[in-house]
Formats: sequence, structure tokens, C-alpha cells
Amino acid sequence: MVKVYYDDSVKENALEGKTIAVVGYGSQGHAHAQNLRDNKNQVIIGIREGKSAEAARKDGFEVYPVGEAAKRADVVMILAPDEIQGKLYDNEIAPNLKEGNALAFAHGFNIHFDVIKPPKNVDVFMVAPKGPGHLVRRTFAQGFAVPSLFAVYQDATGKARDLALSYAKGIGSTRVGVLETTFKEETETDLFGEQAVLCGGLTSMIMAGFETLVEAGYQPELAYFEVCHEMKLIVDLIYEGGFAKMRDSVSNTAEYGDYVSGPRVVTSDVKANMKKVLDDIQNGNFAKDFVDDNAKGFPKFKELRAKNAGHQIETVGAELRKMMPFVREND
Ligand SMILES: NC(=O)C1=CN([C@@H]2O[C@H](COP(=O)(O)OP(=O)(O)OC[C@H]3O[C@@H](n4cnc5c(N)ncnc54)[C@H](OP(=O)(O)O)[C@@H]3O)[C@@H](O)[C@H]2O)C=CC1
Ligand SMILES: CC[C@](O)(C(C)=O)C(=O)O
Repeated sequence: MVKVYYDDSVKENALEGKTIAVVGYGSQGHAHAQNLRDNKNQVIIGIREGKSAEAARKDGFEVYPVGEAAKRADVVMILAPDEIQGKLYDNEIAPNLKEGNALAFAHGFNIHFDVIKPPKNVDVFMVAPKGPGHLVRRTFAQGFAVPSLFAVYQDATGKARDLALSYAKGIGSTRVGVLETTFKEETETDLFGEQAVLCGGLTSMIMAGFETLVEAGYQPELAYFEVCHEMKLIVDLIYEGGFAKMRDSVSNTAEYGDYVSGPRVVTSDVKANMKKVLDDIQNGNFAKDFVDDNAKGFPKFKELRAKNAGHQIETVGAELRKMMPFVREND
């Protein structure tokens, strides 16, 4: 069984007396910055002027251009979008890194695919929360946390591991548990999870179910309730107690249908397709496609985003969610 690190595994705060520059104040950035500060760490924000800079100032942080924040910091946590991290690093962070500083990430993409090549005299570590940034903050404020993975890519000072674990404690993750990994393993499994199952697999499955019902003549609102709204309730049960709790909670009819029809939908072809997705992650084809599209101004990404945003399931869902004001759309 893998070793899990908790609060009491981190006896001393290796970040004490150090300034942490959180670069970016978006989904992960705002959560790391606020959690670290609440745990008495010294945090500044490195960001361009705009919406996020305003939000960070409103939340009481000192805000600097990225280069200036990197210059003032001992630890630079890069929480800008993956696709711009390479340029941001080359132009603003690298010229301001000093020997013995630490460079940190919440996802291994740019180190693993060699977009960012840090100098040998800095520590490089990762603390990757296993959940969206808004939950990293929300669960912390509720007294819990989202678990994280940590990894050390480069240990120039001999303290990189302590820094990573202290950082994980700073954002709250050691309250629930932190696991060690490598940049390669985190990058490949994270990309696979989000593409094949969580974001890509799940939305494609929901849309296929919605379209099957609507094309068969059923009301789109009913189709939405059946394949999208109830998805969360079912996933919550699996999250709380595995398949067993979900199957215990649903009717015998649903459980029987689960066993006989699930494998008719997710056939061995689906697993073969998942393997192809994994191959393209491992051989770097996905990363190249993403980086190349970004270099051209994201034409493919923008077209796909617009096409998906216009799907009927989104308009029907927006109307139906008005019936449920307790659903938190705005954080
Ligand atoms: N989203 C998530 O929950 C998770 C993300 N991660 C990783 O965390 C990292 C950050 O992702 P995420 O939080 O989603 O990013 P977001 O897109 O939510 O936020 C990015 C932030 O970077 C800022 N930014 C964008 N361009 C620049 C620039 N040129 N100079 C300075 N700041 C800039 C944005 O500011 P502005 O408002 O001005 O655009 C924004 O504050 C990534 O490595 C990602 O893989 C890891 C686990 C989960
Ligand atoms: C599932 C998406 C994710 O990998 C995450 C929240 O962990 C991401 O990169 O946003």
C-alpha cells in the first residue's frame, strides 16, 4: 500500500521565513494563495493586470508583475494556464530565479514534456491537488481539504522534498492525505483521467445518452434529468462509498440494468479506444497538438469550445437548474 503523508508527517514548516510567489490567481491560484496565507505562510501574487489581479488585490494580497514577484520570492509556484507557462517562464521567471530558489507546479506537463528547462541550481517540485481549485478553497474553509500528489523533479538544496510536503500542508492537503509520485506519472495519469474518463469520457457519455433519448422523441428536459442531473447524485454515492453504496441505494431494477446493460455500452472497443488516448499522451502527440494549436492562437480549441457550448443540453440544463437555486453556479 502506498505511503500517505498527513499533518503529523510534516513536523517543521520548510516554508517558514520564505516568500512564496503564486503566479496566476485563477482556479488553483486563488485557492493555494488563500490557504497558504491562512496557514501563516508569506504569499505574494505574480500576475498581469486584469480581472485576476483585481481579485487578488481585493482579497488583500500584494500583487506584482510576474517578473517582480519571482525576484522577491524564494518559492515560485506557477499556476498560470499550462499553455502559456513556457513563455512566461522564459520571459519573466527564469531571468529572476536565484540559486537555491524553488520552482513549483500543480501539474507536471511543462517539465515532463520539456517545455520548461529549469537551471540545475534550483529545486523543482510539484504539489497537484486532486480536485478543482474552487473545491481546494471551499473544502479548506470547511475544515477539510482536497488530497494532493507531490513529486520532486530536482533537489538542488537537499530540501526540495521538505518544501513540497510543507507546501502540501500549507494548502491543507495533509489534513486528508498526500501521496508521492513522479512528474511523468502525474502528467500521464492526469491527462488520461481528464480526457478519457472525467471531462472527455463523461461529457461524451452524457451527450450520447441525451441525444439517444431526444432523437427517440422524448422531451429534452426529461432526458437532461435522466442523464445529467442524476449523474451527480449517482457519482456522489460512488464517491462516498464506492459502487457498493451506489448499488445499495438504487432500486434492484436499476442495479440489475447496471449489470446487464452497462457492459453493452462500454464494450471492449471503448477500452481499446482508451488505450489509444493513453498512447497519444505517452508518446507526446497530445501535448504537441495542444502546444501547436496554442501557437496558432488556438483555432481548433476555439472552434470546439463554441460547438460544444451551443449544444441543446447546455440550454436545457441552464433552464432546469433555475429550479434548484441551491446548485452553486458561481464559485
Ligand atoms: N483547474 C484546476 O482545478 C486544476 C489545475 N491544475 C493546474 O494548475 C495550473 C493552473 O491552472 P488553472 O488554475 O486551471 O488556471 P486558470 O485558467 O484558472 O487561471 C490562470 C491564471 O493565470 C493568469 N494568467 C493568464 N495568463 C497570464 C500571463 N500571461 N501572465 C500572468 N498571469 C496570467 C490568469 O489571469 P487572467 O485573469 O488575467 O487571465 C489566471 O489568474 C495548471 O498547471 C493546471 O494544469 C492542477 C489541478 C487542477
Ligand atoms: C479533472 C480536471 C483536472 O485534472 C483536475 C481538476 O484535477 C484539471 O486539470 O483541471
